Amino acid sequence: MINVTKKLEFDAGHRIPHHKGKCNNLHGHRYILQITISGFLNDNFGESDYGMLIDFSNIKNIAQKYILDIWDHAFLVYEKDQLVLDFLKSIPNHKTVILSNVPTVENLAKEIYKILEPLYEKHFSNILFLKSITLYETPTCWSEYSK
Ligand SMILES: Nc1nc2c(c(=O)[nH]1)N=C([C@H](O)[C@H](O)COP(=O)(O)OP(=O)(O)OP(=O)(O)O)CN2
Ligand SMILES: [Zn+2]
Repeated sequence: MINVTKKLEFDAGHRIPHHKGKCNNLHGHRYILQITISGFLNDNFGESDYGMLIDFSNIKNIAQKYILDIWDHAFLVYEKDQLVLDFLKSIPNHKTVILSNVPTVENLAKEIYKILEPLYEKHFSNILFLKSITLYETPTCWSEYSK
């Protein structure tokens, strides 16, 4: 088995309601998302991805469509954060992602894993699998989720 990791970045706003410190405020991050895929090398000589686990562009295209296009420059809001939900709804066409858990970096990493795992599984026909999602919220704060 071998792993490859693709790194992508997106910007999003959030807040942690009930947090007793500064994270209770509306603020944003440039999130760094690392997607690690595990499996075996393609040993079919002459194929485009010969010698690769998977072409990095294939990892990116799925994450781009199902995470980045939706989450980038959006506000990530907890479904029970009614004050902020009402505010966001009052802004015409605001890009908002409503989450069933508070948008801590742990919950976001888990949510991304939940979204991407079945997509990679389908696309790569069970030969490869999503090993982990690592999400950096700041250069010194991150969470890694794996099953
Ligand atoms: N376990 C968690 N702790 C914190 C989370 C989180 O998601 N999970 N989130 C926050 C804040 O939202 C913020 O993203 C982090 O702020 P902060 O601790 O200030 O991070 P910095 O890298 O800016 O910290 P330095 O002060 O520069 O070390 C808080 N906690
Ligand atoms: Zn934050």
